[in-house]
Amino acid sequence: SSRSKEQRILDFVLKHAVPGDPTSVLNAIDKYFSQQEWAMNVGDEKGLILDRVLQEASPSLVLELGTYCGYSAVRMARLLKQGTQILTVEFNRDNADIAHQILQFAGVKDKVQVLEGSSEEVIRQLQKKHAVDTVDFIFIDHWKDRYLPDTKLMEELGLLRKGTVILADNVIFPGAPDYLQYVRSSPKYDCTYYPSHLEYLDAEDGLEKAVYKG
Ligand SMILES: Cc1ncccc1-c1cc(O)c2nc[nH]c(=O)c2c1
Ligand SMILES: [Mg+2]
Repeated sequence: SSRSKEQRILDFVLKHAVPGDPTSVLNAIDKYFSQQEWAMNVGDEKGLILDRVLQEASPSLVLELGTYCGYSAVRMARLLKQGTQILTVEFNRDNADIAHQILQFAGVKDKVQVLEGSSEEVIRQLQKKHAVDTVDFIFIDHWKDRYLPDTKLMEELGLLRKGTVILADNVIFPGAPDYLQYVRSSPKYDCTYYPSHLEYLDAEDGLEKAVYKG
């Protein structure tokens, strides 16, 4: 059977990147999109914003909602100190498998754990099954209709602490208007919008940072 787009991305990384070198993996994935075909990685332009907001937060525990092929997990893991953990949630089993292989190849597997399942299901299990107390940094990049319910669920479960940073991709395109409205009008969050563009395209998109005030 023909290989999926995600498998083609993995093949390209294995061929063009250097094992154990996360930056070469990011460059290979970015090159794949400029040469071959589009896919929904956060990309290099929004990726730079992610880099800066993440370093400013210097978290010990990161939760990512939406792994896809692992591009943003590699991006974050390359910047974080030893001992930092990234838990990344992926609903699609095939994508989770591709991400495992890309993370392994990049040499960041010791910092990243891919959790397969729905974001709601995994969030509910974090405290009991994954010994999580609170999360320091959350990158939301999964399905726009889950941004708000998952954020409310994390509040209710006590997974957010004073200063927890939530950074959300695609708040303009495809857009998560209910989520934006909620965090921007809630007294529990300090929000900042980072304008950018949809990965590898000219369409407007951006990242929203919401800092939980406890
Ligand atoms: C797929 C797509 N088509 C046209 C325009 C944007 C998108 C798009 C872009 C992204 O960065 C996404 N990130 C996470 N989850 C998504 O579903 C998603 C979808
Ligand atoms: Mg995205």
